Amino acid sequence: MNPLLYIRQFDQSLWLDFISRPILIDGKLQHRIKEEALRGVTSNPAIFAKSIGDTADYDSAIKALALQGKTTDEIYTSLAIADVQAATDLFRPLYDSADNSSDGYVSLEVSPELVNDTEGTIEEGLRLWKAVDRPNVMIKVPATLEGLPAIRRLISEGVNVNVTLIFGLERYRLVTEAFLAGLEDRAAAGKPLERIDSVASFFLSRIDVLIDPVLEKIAAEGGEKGKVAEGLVGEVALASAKQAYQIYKEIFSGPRWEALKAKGAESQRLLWASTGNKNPKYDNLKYVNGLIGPKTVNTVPVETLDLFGKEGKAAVTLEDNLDKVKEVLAALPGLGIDLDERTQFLEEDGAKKFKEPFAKLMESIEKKRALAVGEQVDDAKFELGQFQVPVDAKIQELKGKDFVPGFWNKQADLWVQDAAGQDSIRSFMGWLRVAETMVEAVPKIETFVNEVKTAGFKHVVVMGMGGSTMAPIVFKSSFPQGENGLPISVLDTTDPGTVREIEASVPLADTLFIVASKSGTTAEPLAFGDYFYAKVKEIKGDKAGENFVAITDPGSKFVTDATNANYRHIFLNFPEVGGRFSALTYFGLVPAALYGLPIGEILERAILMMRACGAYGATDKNPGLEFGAALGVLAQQGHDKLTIVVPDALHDLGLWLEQLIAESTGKEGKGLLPVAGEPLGEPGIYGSDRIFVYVGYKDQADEADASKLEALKQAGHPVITLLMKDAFDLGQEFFRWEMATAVAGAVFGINPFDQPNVQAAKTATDKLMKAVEADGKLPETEAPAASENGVDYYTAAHGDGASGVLKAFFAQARPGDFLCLQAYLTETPAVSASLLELRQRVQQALHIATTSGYGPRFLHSTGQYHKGGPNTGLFIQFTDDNPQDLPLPGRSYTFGTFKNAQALGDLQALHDNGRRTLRVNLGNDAEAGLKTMLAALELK
Ligand SMILES: O=P(O)(O)OC[C@H]1O[C@](O)(CO)[C@@H](O)[C@@H]1O
Ligand SMILES: O=C[C@H](O)[C@H](O)COP(=O)(O)O
Repeated sequence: MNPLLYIRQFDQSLWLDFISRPILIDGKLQHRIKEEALRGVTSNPAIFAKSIGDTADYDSAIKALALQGKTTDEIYTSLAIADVQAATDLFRPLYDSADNSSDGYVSLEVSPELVNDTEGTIEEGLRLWKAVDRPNVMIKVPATLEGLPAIRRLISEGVNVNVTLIFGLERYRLVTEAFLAGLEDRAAAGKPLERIDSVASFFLSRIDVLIDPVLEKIAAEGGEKGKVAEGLVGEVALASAKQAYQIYKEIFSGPRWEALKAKGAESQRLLWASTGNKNPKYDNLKYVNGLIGPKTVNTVPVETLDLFGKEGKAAVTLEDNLDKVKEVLAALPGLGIDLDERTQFLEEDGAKKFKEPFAKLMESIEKKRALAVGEQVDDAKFELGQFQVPVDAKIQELKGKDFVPGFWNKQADLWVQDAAGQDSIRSFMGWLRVAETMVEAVPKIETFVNEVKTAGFKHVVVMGMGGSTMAPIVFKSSFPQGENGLPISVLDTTDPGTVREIEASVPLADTLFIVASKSGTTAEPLAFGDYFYAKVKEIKGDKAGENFVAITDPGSKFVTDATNANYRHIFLNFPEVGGRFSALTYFGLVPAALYGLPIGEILERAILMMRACGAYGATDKNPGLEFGAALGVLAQQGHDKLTIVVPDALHDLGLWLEQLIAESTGKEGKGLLPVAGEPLGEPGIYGSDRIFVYVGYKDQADEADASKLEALKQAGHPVITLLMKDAFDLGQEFFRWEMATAVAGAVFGINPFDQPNVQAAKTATDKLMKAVEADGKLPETEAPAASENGVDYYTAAHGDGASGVLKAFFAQARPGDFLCLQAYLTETPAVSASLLELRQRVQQALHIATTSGYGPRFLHSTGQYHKGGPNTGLFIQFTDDNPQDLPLPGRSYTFGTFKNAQALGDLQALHDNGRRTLRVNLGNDAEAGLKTMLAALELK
């Protein structure tokens, strides 16, 4: 039997004398707990110096904390606490189990600077205990004379204490006395004694390292003393420990102890520390094999633990040769060795051995901190021409009314004046600081990713609508898949052709499906979840849940359903963060981490932007405020078509921006219309209603766009340029745009965090679906205005044949209007090319802005603007006959019928809002149908 497991027969617990973020994340610690019977972890300042100071593993967390204005001390404490919390959580099942044997603990030491400071130690001990906030943490306190009263006090307060730096037997007695007195104080105060655990860490190897050379010197001098000394080399540490065990047995018996035990107290076990051998002449397992006995702990370094697993001798040895123990200890004074004096030296030296690396660690954190706070965000370039003056005036006006501090204080009257609106605004401002919360969640997410990969998953499908999937789409297309990442697909359409495509392209049994829905009630993700759950169930039966993960708000019915379906994991997001503001929450970051991206770096950039935007105190320039004021003022001056220009490498960023801008600002007849995916042209094709915003990379020249933008600027169009260093700056840009959108909302005097007109389409769809459930099909629509070559045109505009109807429809266009294409079709390159051709022809002929979106995706994105923004849109809805339809499990309708109902429901909502619409049903072949329509289109 593996000695690591066998040693439990003798009631000895092995703990690991090491902690670091990688072993918490990569599953190694978990493996040791599960497979190697590891029962606890100890840390000390030197261990943290090694894991934090000597590696880059914590760099992005250090940076994020530094940017938040944390001091070096606070940064260290925060990192150490996070690791200890993560480790205690891994040990929690053991701690909670019936046979825990007082194990399952992780130790965190007070600052080595407090080694001779009783009050400071008590204060820090209580602070750390509260901050870690886990019952299975032990606070490590040195056994100095000043430490003893602190130990007594902490025990009396119910804090678990690991007493460290014990070298001598007399001191050990005092340690047990402090422990017992602490328990007695607690009992006298009428407080419970159960589960107050403590260990006394007796240091081994350091004793031999100090005494052996002295003995060897005496031995070398020869004579009688020399002979005695020779026999003691390498024996003193083990003898001291064995004698300590005898003292333990004596103290934890008899009436004093029995009285405490009767009240539920557990003894303070001896823990063998410093058990990594430091003398090459000795067996590396000397301080493990030789000290095995009941009710003891041995905390061992990684290498020693692994070696014991291979070659350890698990047998009770702790009380072997007790006569020899007495002899060894008795012989020392005769050789002029005063063990108490020597151990006092070890205590002082021990303090030094922790202080020095700790000071180095603090120095290294300080360097990284200083570097981080010196960093600046990428500047935006504003070329606004005549609009610069009113924009500057607006910035001054906002500053004058303390907009920035009010913004960070969630002061809702900056946006609207009615009480209900203000309540709603306050309840959706969690996004302001969510990146800070997520920095703390990074290790948890990375641990999850590791678990998923260890379980053998090969692919990830993220399923959800709008804000629940936009950020994953952007991450996937802006970054290459990370070295340790998994390929990702995103499903955000009910289009049966697309569902089929995804199903055919992934290895179902080895695919992790993420059902992402903030509300947990959105019809599409629930349908996707049910569909793929049924598919995986066909293969894995009752184990299907292993392949499913939910990201949702707490408390929804979906949480209950996912729990009942045995989902592998449920990430609970934040109710106070709205969907389109959730890129930097679990919705964006879990898929990003699975894709292999270092999410800590993305967050670090976001926090840099938060800092620049005044999150941690006033700043000279405020990028979010300036950008938002510009967008708001320009829109009010008639430049409300926010035209987003990106290089190929950022081609999906527009999707995220569309939702953020349109859903936030498009209401009460106001708003900014995001125009994405419209290739830049000569100035002549544009009306005078544009703002051009270029988002690209600093060191990647984009000559074609740059020269066109220059021409547009010369022609008097406002141009704003945002250049990023690399794709990690998306974190920075997400926050910049979020704040700017909120600021623009304040300029308009609207609530940027609600989506009042989205519901109308959903309600109309629900009604249609009820009709489908009752009648087996959608209600008949009115007769088409024209039908030609298999394509049907439905609109209120009248004309002869397809060409006449199209002409009449477009004749309604006025300056400042926009064309909106809504394609409830399978997204293919040919369909996209035809939609683009249509946009370009309209733009050339009518000089109006054009947008295009696939349905039902855009319903959860720009759909709000379509119904709630200004009535300036000409909407063309494309549907087809769903040639590749698919049934939906547990429902009486198909994906195709669902999609058509969504299209009709939205059309209904557009009509209810007096919008100009044309529905084009393309028949059985969307690509051919689009070509037919384009052929019929005459614009002049
Ligand atoms: O995450 P959920 O609740 O499924 O919602 C998805 C999307 O639907 C909307 O509520 C609009 O319908 C968006 O705001 C949101 O991002
Ligand atoms: O709690 C554990 C101690 O801090 C550790 O064992 C010290 O070991 P060292 O003597 O090898 O530094």
